[in-house]
Amino acid sequence: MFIEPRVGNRHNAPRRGWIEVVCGSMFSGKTEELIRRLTRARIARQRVEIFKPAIDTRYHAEDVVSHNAARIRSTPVAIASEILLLAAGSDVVGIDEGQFFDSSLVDVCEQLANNGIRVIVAGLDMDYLGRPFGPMPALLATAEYVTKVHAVCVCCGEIASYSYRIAASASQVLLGESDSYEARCRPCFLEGMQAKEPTPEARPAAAH
Ligand SMILES: Nc1ncnc2c1ncn2[C@@H]1O[C@H](COP(=O)(O)OP(=O)(O)O)[C@@H](O)[C@H]1O
Ligand SMILES: Cc1cn([C@H]2C[C@H](O)[C@@H](COP(=O)(O)O)O2)c(=O)[nH]c1=O
Ligand SMILES: [Zn+2]
Repeated sequence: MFIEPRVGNRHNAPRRGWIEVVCGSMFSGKTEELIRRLTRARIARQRVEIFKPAIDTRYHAEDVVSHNAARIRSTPVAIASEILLLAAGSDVVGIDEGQFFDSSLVDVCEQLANNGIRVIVAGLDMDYLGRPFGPMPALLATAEYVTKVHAVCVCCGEIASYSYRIAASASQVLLGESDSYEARCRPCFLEGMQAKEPTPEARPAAAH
């Protein structure tokens, strides 16, 4: 939680880079934690760059904004490879909503870290069906540091790891907040998913 990089050292050893991932369900505090780490890096006078996918226009076109209105200025990018060009000269790179990038995000983070940059990615580990989301599983495998944060289940108050979709859409990507999603624990998520399944009577009859 308190990982602070050494920007240089007395012996002029090459600067070390690494990858940190902050994952969890919606409302679990991923963005807050990302902002907290980046703010500390700025206090330490490190050069910080922040990126988010351009499709994430939910709260603001440019700022990264948490559900409780903490915010930090970022650069929206259409594809992960843009980050490589824009991050040159940084000590620390923050990336929010990692799940929305394509699989090349993993390579981009590796290259940044190999070049001595501390990379912090926040993103959903699972989609609304509980499936691994986008490049996040591969990032979790390659990161040096992984933090899984939890929300509070809106049904029972236990810790929540699932993002339960209340909006009627079957597309994997559906931007939204509490109008479209609820943080739920495993039993409450399963209960909701079972309630959505059509009953045998409501299922279309098989063609003969
Ligand atoms: N069910 C919930 N559980 C926990 N926090 C919640 C919940 N609903 C709203 N919040 C708010 O969301 C904040 C976390 O927001 P944020 O960092 O944007 O989360 P994430 O990026 O993981 O979606 C919390 O500090 C809290 O104020
Ligand atoms: C579960 C799930 C979420 N989304 C969208 C909804 C929000 O716009 C973001 C997640 O934001 P947060 O910072 O983690 O709250 O992702 C989606 O498109 N598909 C999903 O399955
Ligand atoms: Zn619950």
